[in-house]
Amino acid sequence: MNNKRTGLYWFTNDLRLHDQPALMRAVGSVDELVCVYVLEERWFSPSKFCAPSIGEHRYRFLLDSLAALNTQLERLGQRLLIMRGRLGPSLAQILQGANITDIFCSQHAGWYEKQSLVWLQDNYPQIRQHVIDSHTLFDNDQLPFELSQLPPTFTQFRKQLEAAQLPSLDHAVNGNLNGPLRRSSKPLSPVSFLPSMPASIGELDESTIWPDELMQTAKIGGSNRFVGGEQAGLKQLSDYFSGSHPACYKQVRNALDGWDNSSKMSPWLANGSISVRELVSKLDDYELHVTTNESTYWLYFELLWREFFQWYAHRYGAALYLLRGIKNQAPLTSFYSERYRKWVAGTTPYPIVNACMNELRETGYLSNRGRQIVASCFVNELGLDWRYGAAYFEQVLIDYDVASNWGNWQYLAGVGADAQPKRHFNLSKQTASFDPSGHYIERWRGDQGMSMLDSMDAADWPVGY
Ligand SMILES: Cc1cc2nc3c(=O)[nH]c(=O)nc-3n(C[C@H](O)[C@H](O)[C@H](O)COP(=O)(O)OP(=O)(O)OC[C@H]3O[C@@H](n4cnc5c(N)ncnc54)[C@H](O)[C@@H]3O)c2cc1C
Repeated sequence: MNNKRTGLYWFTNDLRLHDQPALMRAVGSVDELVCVYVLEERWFSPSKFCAPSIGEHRYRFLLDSLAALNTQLERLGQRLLIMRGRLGPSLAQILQGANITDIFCSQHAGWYEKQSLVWLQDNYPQIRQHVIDSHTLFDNDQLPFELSQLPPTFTQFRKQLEAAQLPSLDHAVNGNLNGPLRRSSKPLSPVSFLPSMPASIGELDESTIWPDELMQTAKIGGSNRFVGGEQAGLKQLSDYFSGSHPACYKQVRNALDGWDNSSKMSPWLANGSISVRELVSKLDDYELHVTTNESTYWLYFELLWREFFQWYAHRYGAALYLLRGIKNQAPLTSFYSERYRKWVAGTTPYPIVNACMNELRETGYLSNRGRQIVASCFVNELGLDWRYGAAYFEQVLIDYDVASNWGNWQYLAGVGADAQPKRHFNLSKQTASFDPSGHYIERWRGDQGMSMLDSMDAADWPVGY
């Protein structure tokens, strides 16, 4: 009897070799391995909220990241197979063609990704699935509460985590890690060995692409400062922590502009080129060897917001995308196409909003404060259904992360994890506080908007019918 085990490693938002518990598990379990990434066809056509889910900035960043990952895999005698199509059927091709016995992947917060795994389980019940936490600071079983009992607000979540004596994590792949742990587990060492590819992976249709072919057709590079891939992410991490920036993070993190005013780690964290545990370990080192202050704590605090939204997405599943959110309470908004178009184009009557939207569209990045301002305007001044704004962010953000994006939008729209009815940012006050000299608005041409929100006002409506 042939007892050979052949694994399929499905890469998602874990495009790295360091701190990679899921890949480590595969390495320790199988004789042969196929490494796959699926470029899903649904990403490229408009969703029900009008926007395709991946725009040019993130697509370029993703291709950089895949190319970098493939280079690393090749050093270990492997290759990355990139498939383009529907997720389930694409993976199924490999399952059949290569006689796969085990699937390995990182736990994904997206509802669609979870459903695809269920579909594979139903159709290929003989294939073992290994789904492992790698996108979060903590594993599910390290949380001091059952996921179904996730605290309803961030503050309660943070307090429970900070109060808990976190047990050390035995990944079973790396032996015991030192505990008890103050803030997270230590990141795992990089994977340094990979089982080889099976001699045959069956007939693959034309949706299958090898990274070098993809790179030839894709437009890579450009002027954007964000370059995808693990090495580029590690470099940004090391640059940020090599100076005094973390020590004054709290004072400057709300600035609308300025590369060093926040870590800029979000794009690498979002597609997993960098592990969040690696970031926290760097922060721990900084506190140990350079300084510990309110700012260094605040960086950790923001990472806990990220952590909260990840578990929130796991807890609430499809409710992440519902108009009524998790509160099951419909906001008083609608859809006005003209207002939506003006918001996207940066031509509303609000210069600060226009400037932010222009920066976002042109670079794929916007500061946290900028995101709060434009999202608040979308819901409050424009009265629009928040899901269209979230879907537009999903398309344009270079750091799009399903949990952070939809969770933050729900929060601002008043249908999420917030005791307050909703968050309304006063645009004049925001402008006075964060762009007092008008430089940001000038740089991003915020004053080229319309004076009126709607081209037709109430007086134009026909009466007497
Ligand atoms: C409406 C809206 C949508 C957002 N969509 C996304 C998204 O799709 N992807 C994403 O990574 N972030 C999102 N954020 C959160 C935040 O704006 C970005 O993480 C941050 O601006 C990225 O810049 P940075 O890496 O320099 O952050 P820093 O200020 O350096 O923070 C460090 C890290 O903490 C995490 N973080 C910081 N603030 C938040 C927050 N409010 N929520 C969750 N995580 C946070 C991020 O991982 C970030 O990289 C959104 C915020 C809002 C208001």
